[in-house]
Amino acid sequence: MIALLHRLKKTYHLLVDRPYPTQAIVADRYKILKTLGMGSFGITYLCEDLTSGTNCVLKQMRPSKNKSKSGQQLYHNEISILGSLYHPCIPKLYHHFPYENHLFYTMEFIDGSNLEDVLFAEHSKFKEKDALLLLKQILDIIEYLHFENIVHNDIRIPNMMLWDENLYLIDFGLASKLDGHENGAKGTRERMELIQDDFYDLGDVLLYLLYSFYVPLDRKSRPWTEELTLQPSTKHILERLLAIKDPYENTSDIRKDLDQALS
Ligand SMILES: Nc1ncnc2c1ncn2[C@@H]1O[C@H](COP(=O)(O)OP(=O)(O)OP(=O)(O)O)[C@@H](O)[C@H]1O
Repeated sequence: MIALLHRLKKTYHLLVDRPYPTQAIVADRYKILKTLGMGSFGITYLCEDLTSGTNCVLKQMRPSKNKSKSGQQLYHNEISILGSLYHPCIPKLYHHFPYENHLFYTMEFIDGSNLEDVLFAEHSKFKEKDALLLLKQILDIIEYLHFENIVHNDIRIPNMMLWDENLYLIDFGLASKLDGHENGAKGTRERMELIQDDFYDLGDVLLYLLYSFYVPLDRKSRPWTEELTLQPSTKHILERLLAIKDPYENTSDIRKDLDQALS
């Protein structure tokens, strides 16, 4: 019985969450060129804005989530946070609107590839120094966000894009304000935990970059400390990001260690 209900639910989602086909025109303005992704809450398209002839990204909240309070909250949270940010490496929010009972927003198109595709589809390799230089770019964005009292909460390789060697951060669906009215002011300890969660995720991203050169010797998997041969300064940064020892409390301390490792 439970399996049948599960299957029915899946079929329902497949039917109602069908993406718009290419060439469809949304709100008399956005021509769909391609579906870029279907996540748990949103469907992301590349489209042409017919009023300007330029490309932009259109994000639609999954129709199956339209009626749920949490789905709507995520949509409003994402547009409220994205709309408040002004950073050259964060896509700009352009327009948000309902259409045919669906919720949409458009944003700047980053004409690159996400870091997951860069690593696993394009098989790009990052030497230790290049990985640290990329980390520095991510850190610049995180520093800006934390200064604005915002934590991203979802720093992962599919949520970063590389375009002309510049790194961009996308997908603010899970981002939260540390002092927002919606959630109430957060306590000092909770704030620090959220900030350190972003740092932990940075460590995880750094590991992905450093593993790009790794070739396993056998089928046995070992901890990164045994599999990777790293400079002590890089190992120290990783251990602090991943809270193995003396976790970082702010971006300036990460920057200091990073500058030292790169010097
Ligand atoms: N501004 C953008 N410019 C270019 N490509 C983008 C942009 N935003 C998203 N993409 C592409 O679309 C993919 C999916 O986007 P995104 O991560 O925002 O949504 P998702 O994870 O599929 O959905 P959800 O919001 O449910 O998590 C990204 O991995 C990226 O390749």
